Amino acid sequence: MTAERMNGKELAATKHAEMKVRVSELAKSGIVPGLAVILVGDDQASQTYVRSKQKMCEKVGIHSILKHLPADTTEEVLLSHIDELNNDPEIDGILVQLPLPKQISEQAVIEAISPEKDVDGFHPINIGKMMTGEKTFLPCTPHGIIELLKASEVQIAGSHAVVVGRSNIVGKPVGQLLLNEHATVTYCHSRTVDLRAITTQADILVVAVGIAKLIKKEDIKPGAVIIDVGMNRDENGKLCGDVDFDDVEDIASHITPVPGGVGPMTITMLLENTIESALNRS
Ligand SMILES: Nc1nc(=O)c2c([nH]1)NC[C@@H]1CN(c3ccc(C(=O)N[C@@H](CCC(=O)O)C(=O)O)cc3)C=[N+]21
Repeated sequence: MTAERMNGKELAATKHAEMKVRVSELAKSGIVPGLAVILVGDDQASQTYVRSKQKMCEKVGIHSILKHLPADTTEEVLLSHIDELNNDPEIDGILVQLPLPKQISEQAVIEAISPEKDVDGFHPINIGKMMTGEKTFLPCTPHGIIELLKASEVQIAGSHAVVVGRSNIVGKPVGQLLLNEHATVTYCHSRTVDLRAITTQADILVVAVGIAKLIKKEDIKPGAVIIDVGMNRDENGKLCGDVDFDDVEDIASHITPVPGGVGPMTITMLLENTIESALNRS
């Protein structure tokens, strides 16, 4: 058996075509969705991500602006930029690229973004709404994972979903969204005593820890659905996930590749949130 690849790039392209239509409908009422991205400093990887977000915006017809601030920007200055964007009627979404330089508190920045423009879904108000199942901006990577599972017709309700990793941006919220879809959810993390004993029970295994090829065939149950959120470089400098793809491919039922799996879906959900926000303009 060879696992079916869950093609995030392809699903993203399908969704981009749909969004393009929605954006042109909005244009008839004089609305162009606007996304502002703030990048602080010169981290190479961050610049690459930001560039691909802007390219996707352009494809779909979303107006995007980039504020590129120097690495020594103070928290006060960053907060004043956010305040200005909160009050800009042409801006529907604000994304501050993480991580931020250490002189700036990420929590303070996230809480300064108006919840109505928080297209990352990181604001405590939006996290609270997600937990109670109210309609709100969902965090992009977790939401993209749910969309990929649904498009692949994976049964979530009643399944045992195991999440490895407990970050605020992926691990914790993806567990919550899987719970909202009626999975039984187990979280594993760096203090988990016997990781393999738990991952081998997973019908759906989500791995988001940032350790290249951590998960091997002995760590999964035959027929499991594997979601790999990792973005690492292997010993040859090649992009690879947290799952050893070649090792598990023959025993999993479905698996997301890296690249071309979860990453493109993350950007897609960001664009969807921005369009949704523009629809809420009054
Ligand atoms: N406020 C904020 N929001 C974010 O959503 C956010 C962030 N900060 N900081 C960094 C992470 C990372 N992230 C990625 C998005 C898409 C790909 C992606 O499209 N990856 C491609 C490959 C990219 C390549 O080839 O290097 C793929 O998986 O196929 C990757 C990583 C969003 N993040």
